[in-house]
Amino acid sequence: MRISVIGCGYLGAVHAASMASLGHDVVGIDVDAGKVARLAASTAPFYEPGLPELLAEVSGTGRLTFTTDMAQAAGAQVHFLCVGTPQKHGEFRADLSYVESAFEALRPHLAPGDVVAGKSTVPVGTAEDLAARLTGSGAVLVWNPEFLREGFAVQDTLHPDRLVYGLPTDDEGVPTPEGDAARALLDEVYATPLGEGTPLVVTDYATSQLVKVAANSFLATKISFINAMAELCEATGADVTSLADAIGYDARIGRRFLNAGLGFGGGCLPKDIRAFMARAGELGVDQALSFLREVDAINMRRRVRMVDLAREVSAGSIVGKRVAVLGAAFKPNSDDIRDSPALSVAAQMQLQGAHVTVTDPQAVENARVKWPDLKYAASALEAAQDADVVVLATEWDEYRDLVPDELGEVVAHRAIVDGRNVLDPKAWRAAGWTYRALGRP
Ligand SMILES: NC(=O)C1=CN([C@@H]2O[C@H](COP(=O)(O)OP(=O)(O)OC[C@H]3O[C@@H](n4cnc5c(N)ncnc54)[C@H](O)[C@@H]3O)[C@@H](O)[C@H]2O)C=CC1
Ligand SMILES: O=C(O)[C@H]1O[C@H](OP(=O)(O)OP(=O)(O)OC[C@H]2O[C@@H](n3ccc(=O)[nH]c3=O)[C@H](O)[C@@H]2O)[C@H](O)[C@@H](O)[C@@H]1O
Repeated sequence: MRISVIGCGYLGAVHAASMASLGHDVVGIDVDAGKVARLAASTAPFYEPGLPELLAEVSGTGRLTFTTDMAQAAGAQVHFLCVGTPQKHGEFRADLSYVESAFEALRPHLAPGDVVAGKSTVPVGTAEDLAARLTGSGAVLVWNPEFLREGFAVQDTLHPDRLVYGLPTDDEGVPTPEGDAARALLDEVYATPLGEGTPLVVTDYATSQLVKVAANSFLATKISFINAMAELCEATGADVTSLADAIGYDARIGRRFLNAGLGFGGGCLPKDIRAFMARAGELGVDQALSFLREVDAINMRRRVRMVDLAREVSAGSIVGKRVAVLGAAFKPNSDDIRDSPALSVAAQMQLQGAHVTVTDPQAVENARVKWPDLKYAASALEAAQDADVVVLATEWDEYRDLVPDELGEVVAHRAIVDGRNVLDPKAWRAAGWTYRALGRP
């Protein structure tokens, strides 16, 4: 099937390449000419494991092209909207201006029977607004939220946990004939994962949009729950990692997303819970989500606590101290620095008078653009040269595997703060390090 993918960022580029690998004929469209040029040359414009291989696999088949020209969307039967919905500057609400402009640019190129499939994460009500604007065109809007994780984006796109279609429905919630036709097209797009038994939830617009923000809110809540327990552990000398293991064995709770530490960042969880709260306020049900304020607050407190711990292991002050921060990406296996807890902590310490050097296997280039005043190093050993304190902020494998004595040789003082609870305290202490962590003794 011919498909267009509008917006080729972390979501869209992977979606476009994945759909081409499933045998579809795909045009990826983006306003960023640099990104389009790199993708057209089969080069991934960001770090995502598996994406270079996928681009290489489909290059030469002629099934994947990229352009800045929206007119190239004409002729595609399904158009995936994958543009960004960041937090609006100075507000909790989502900035829908990219969705607006992409949708309006696409509209003149739609033909009767075309499906516009929204994938961006949007406030509930957005799909209804967009659908109304298609009235009379013969094109149909569906909402098809995306649940991929960065770092596993290819795998999650090709083998999703579930697919969700939000279709136009009548007053009784039954899909309209146009909705049924759109569903048939989506079934064709996703024939391979559906054939592998991927669960499919077919629902209405409102539910499909809510599913996405509900999922991210649940994940954020799970992380903040364990980080709240970490605060209790710090006050009592308990160990949050053992606590997480013990409660995680209960299948009703589950161990995943119970890793306490510096908390969640990235281009999705933080802005999605805030936009959800803002939307609930607009709908007059803000109380229903008031707990998300606390989820956000717990999360942000971890960053402050991390700076406090760095101060504690630096004889009570970081002023003039050399700090090595290991990690800049918001999580390992990504170069994404959007709302990165690591960089937020690095910047705070710099602001408070420390000399901070940051390193990351993939994200230094992005970090340097956003935070030009921080110093950067190519490796952990280089960053830690003469350091008074080492701060592990993003749990890349190469930081988990650091050898205490090797790192100990280059630092000025053997003091480390483990912001992700991934190091073995015994091994580090045995090598003469002062070891502190978030939530364990
Ligand atoms: N990154 C992720 O892991 C996931 C993201 N999402 C959602 O997907 C959406 C996109 O997120 P990302 O890919 O991370 O953002 P991104 O910022 O990496 O990519 C957005 C892309 O849209 C392009 N764009 C902006 N306006 C455009 C227009 N008028 N026409 C064509 N292209 C345009 C930008 O140049 C950019 O390349 C957001 O709503 C996000 O919440 C959902 C699931 C996973
Ligand atoms: O809507 C989105 O864009 C995506 O947001 C998240 O994916 P992602 O942001 O890529 O990363 P996660 O793996 O969810 O991690 C988010 C943050 O939580 C932190 N985290 C995660 C797990 C954990 O146990 N503890 C913890 O602090 C990570 O370090 C990271 O900063 C969701 O997991 C995806 O399902 C969703 O599609």
